[in-house]
Amino acid sequence: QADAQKAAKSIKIQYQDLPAIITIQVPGLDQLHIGGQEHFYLETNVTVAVPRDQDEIEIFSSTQSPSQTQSCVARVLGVPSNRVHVRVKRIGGGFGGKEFRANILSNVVALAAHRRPVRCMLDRDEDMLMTGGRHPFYAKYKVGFSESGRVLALDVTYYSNAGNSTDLSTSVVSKAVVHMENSYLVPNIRGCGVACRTHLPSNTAFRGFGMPQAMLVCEDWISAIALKLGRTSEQIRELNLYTEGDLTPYNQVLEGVTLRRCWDECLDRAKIHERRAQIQDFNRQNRWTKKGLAVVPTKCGIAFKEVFLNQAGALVHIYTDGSVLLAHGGTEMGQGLHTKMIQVQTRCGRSATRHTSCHSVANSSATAASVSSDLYGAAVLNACNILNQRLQPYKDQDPQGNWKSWVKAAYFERVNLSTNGFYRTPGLDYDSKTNSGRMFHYFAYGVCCSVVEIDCLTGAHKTLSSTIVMDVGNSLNPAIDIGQVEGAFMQGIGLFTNEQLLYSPDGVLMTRGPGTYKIPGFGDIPTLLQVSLLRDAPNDNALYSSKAVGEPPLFLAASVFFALKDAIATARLEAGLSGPFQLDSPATAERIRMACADCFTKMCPPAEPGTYKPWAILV
Ligand SMILES: Nc1nc2c(c(=O)[nH]1)N[C@H]1C(S)=C(S)[C@@H](COP(=O)(O)O)O[C@H]1N2
Ligand SMILES: Cc1nc(=O)[nH]c2[nH]cnc12
Ligand code: MOS
Repeated sequence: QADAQKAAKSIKIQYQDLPAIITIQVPGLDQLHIGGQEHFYLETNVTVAVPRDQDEIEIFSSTQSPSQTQSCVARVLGVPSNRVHVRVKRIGGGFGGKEFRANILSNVVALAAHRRPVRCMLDRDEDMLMTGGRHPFYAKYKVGFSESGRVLALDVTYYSNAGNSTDLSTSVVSKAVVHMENSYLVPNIRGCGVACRTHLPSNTAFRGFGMPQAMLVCEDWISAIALKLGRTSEQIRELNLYTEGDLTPYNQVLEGVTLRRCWDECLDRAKIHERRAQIQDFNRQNRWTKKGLAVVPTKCGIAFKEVFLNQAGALVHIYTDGSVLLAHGGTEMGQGLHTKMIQVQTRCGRSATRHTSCHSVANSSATAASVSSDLYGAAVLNACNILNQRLQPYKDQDPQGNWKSWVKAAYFERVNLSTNGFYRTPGLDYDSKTNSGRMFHYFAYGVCCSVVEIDCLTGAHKTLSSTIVMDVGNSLNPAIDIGQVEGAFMQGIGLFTNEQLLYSPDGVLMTRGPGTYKIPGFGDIPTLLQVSLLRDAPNDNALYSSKAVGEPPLFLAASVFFALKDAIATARLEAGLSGPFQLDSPATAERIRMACADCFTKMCPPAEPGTYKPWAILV
């Protein structure tokens, strides 16, 4: 890409500055702004394109959607899709950032590779400038509740900053709206989602796909109710938790609700009553250092909202030496999909998996929505069952034989030893006209209790402990799943407490690398991080009773955000301030410091908007 960078520098562009729309923010009551997030995958977007004979082209791309890369390149080159061979060995992290945005690189590299192979990998700053990230959200809400703390009515409008193209923005904001109530029963509810087109680079999917933003707003009004009623926020949460058989706002009956089990087990493991007493004691003895605690649940609907995406293919060959080749349409991005697929295959034979290619499986959906193990696992199982049925007669004829002898016997009888497997998630029949039917295949649940300590004078904070109980059904691979919970949780800590994208008033991103954009470091890991997977919680809706684990745990980091709010609320009491207050996400040191209103913050009140030109703006 050195040539491309040299070429780009030599181009002189005449710009005419036109009015630009950058922000989605309008000040108002009961509102919350949630900043965007850079994927910061270790591997930036990269593509190698190799022209082959008969106007064919081979593309090696760091994409989560090989089929979409194939159809985009086909359109760009003006050839049918069957001329474009896209291959994905493994991705150095995707997190949703390579679901739709990888194409802005693979399209141009394919075009440049007209005569000879071309490779291009974006530098970190180029990737951060061009490929978008998590949607910034701005929300306005009204909530009604009884003296006892029961939520009675809720009205939320979510505005997302979509950037300059649709990309996945309408899908993100619609998945956000259907998570506006998180884990709580709200009898009267209205939600609206607006994807706002702006002149920023297009924002896109990012682990959680709008659900974390939506649920943070939910937990914000829950904590406001607690402050209003002078109760702990966990009392309000417990009072309103969904239970078995409840109806969601889209009239899906909740079955197999393990929320209460996760909640009780988390409170027990976190020894919350002792912790609460210790914190009260500590806070009484310290004016300028405060501790806070919060317990936050999450409920995530599992399925692509676009029904047609809930399909998956696999391809299995058995060779005459007995070795097996397994290909499926999912991409490995570090989440352990290939490992889990080999486990499925091994439960019915031996295997080796190949890298993903659109020549092995056609029309694959993006590896996204945390459903890939469910979908591709079922497709692999389907293929295995077909082949095992074909081999069964040879096993019966020669029970003393072995895998290789049965394969040979079948081969010499001209039995087809290849097959593809397929799976489509059943029963997704939600109809928005009647607001009835099943929108999600099942739900993933989890609860986390976090304890933090803040320095009221600097705004610095430390997460002392986080106790997570996650329902992953019967885990296919506990090591992978615990790793996913830990990784998602830390990415959530980044989102809610330290990753802040700063834009100039003209919409130019100023934070373009790890020097200015602070992703979680070792010091951000809770001093005590306990992750446990809920036992005896089989999920009869998915492969071997497992559950999706990729995205759902990310939101549990909101327990850190609300533990910070709890500590700040205590600090504000020292200054005679009680009741709800606004704390935008990420809870940076500046925001924590200024929220701890005291005699010092009074000395530097915020300047009147319009009386100065800010050096950075909220987008
Ligand atoms: N190590 C790692 N884990 C990850 C990701 C990743 O890029 N790297 N992507 C996350 C996202 S955004 C999703 S949707 C799921 C996708 O994989 P799955 O569908 O197999 O869970 O993995 C999650 N965990
Ligand atoms: C396209 C899409 N639809 C969803 O419902 N969830 C998702 N996560 C990542 N991509 C998607
Ligand atoms: O669904 Mo993940 O790729 S945002």
